[in-house]
Amino acid sequence: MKIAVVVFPGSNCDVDLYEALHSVCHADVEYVSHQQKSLAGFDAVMLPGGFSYGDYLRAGAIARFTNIMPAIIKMANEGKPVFGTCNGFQILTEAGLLPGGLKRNDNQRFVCKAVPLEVVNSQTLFTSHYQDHERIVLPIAHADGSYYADEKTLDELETNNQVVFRYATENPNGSLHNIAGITNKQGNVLGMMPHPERAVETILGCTDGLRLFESLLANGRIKVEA
Ligand SMILES: NC(=O)CC[C@H](N)C(=O)O
Repeated sequence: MKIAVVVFPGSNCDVDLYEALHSVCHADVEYVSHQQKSLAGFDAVMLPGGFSYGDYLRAGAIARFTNIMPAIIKMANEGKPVFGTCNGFQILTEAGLLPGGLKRNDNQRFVCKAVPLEVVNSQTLFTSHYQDHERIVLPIAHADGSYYADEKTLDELETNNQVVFRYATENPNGSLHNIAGITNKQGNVLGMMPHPERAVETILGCTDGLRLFESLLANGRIKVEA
């Protein structure tokens, strides 16, 4: 059983994501080019951070038209785990796999720091190794991280427990409801602006991201390499 890390032109956190899964979690993971048209044989797909297509038009707006996207949408519709961090989250909203969108940070600057988060929903396949309302710290690094959606969508997200991570103290980008990460209604697609793959070993300064991958491996029934 395999995890795919999709690489778009301009992705720059694909290696981080791959190594978090391969070297730290010993999962069965492969890179998949955006030019591929199939994810047959894969049990989960990960969209990395970066600057796909240079963030032209809008961050993620061009990547969502690449060859690989129909296969990602198919996996999401089949209920398989689909994860996007930062630019990956932006691509998932542009593809309509997650509601709302990500716009320019309200301070009009690129923010790059570690921020406290609240784990709002520990009942998802990505967060079962955390506790509800647990405080964690993860790095963020983005210019277009301000989550927005209309009031109806925001109400639905809150009512359906689709808000998974919230900025716990300061709001670094102006996201509505302090939203840092959300799932789709079914709970198998997660997008988040923070980078858990940059917090999986003590040498990185924090390991609060490790349990996200451990939760996925435990719940996604993804065979771990011996
Ligand atoms: N670290 C990232 O993935 C950055 C995402 C996007 N390029 C932004 O600046 O918002």
